[in-house]
Amino acid sequence: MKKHIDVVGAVILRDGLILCAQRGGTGTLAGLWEFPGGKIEPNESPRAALIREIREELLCDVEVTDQITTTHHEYDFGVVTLTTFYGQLLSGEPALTEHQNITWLPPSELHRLEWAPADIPAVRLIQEQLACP
Ligand SMILES: Nc1nc2c([nH]c(=O)n2[C@H]2C[C@H](O)[C@@H](COP(=O)(O)OP(=O)(O)OP(=O)(O)O)O2)c(=O)[nH]1
Repeated sequence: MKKHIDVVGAVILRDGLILCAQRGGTGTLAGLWEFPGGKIEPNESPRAALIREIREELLCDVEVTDQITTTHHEYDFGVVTLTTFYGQLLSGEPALTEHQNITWLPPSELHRLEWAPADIPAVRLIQEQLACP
């Protein structure tokens, strides 16, 4: 049985743009783009995990709003269950601590980045929900 990994990701919106984060150069899924967040700890709610991870990774406080979707993806290292939420920055400017890059993109351009495979269903859904025709 592959290990199961519960992960949360924040789709942070500001002025109609979405914060996209590029994973660091070594380790799992290096160089791919993701929604900032991380693993849910035991006895932690998904929303609390997201607030904690954004504080740790981006040194910002985030308000977590609506849940977007939960999807599963099987990697060679395990099965990731990724739950995404919309969010807004409350304070601070995102800092690069673990990521190698961040960028803000309009929803219609999200597909131009090379996303972690688990993120692709969420990216499609966000584009449907937010992209202008
Ligand atoms: N934060 C985040 N992780 C994601 C996304 N998509 C996706 O497949 N993942 C994967 C990458 C990692 O295997 C795991 C999240 O763990 P983490 O953010 O704590 O990352 P990490 O680098 O410490 O993980 P690891 O090297 O220990 O595997 O979920 C996403 O959109 N956001």
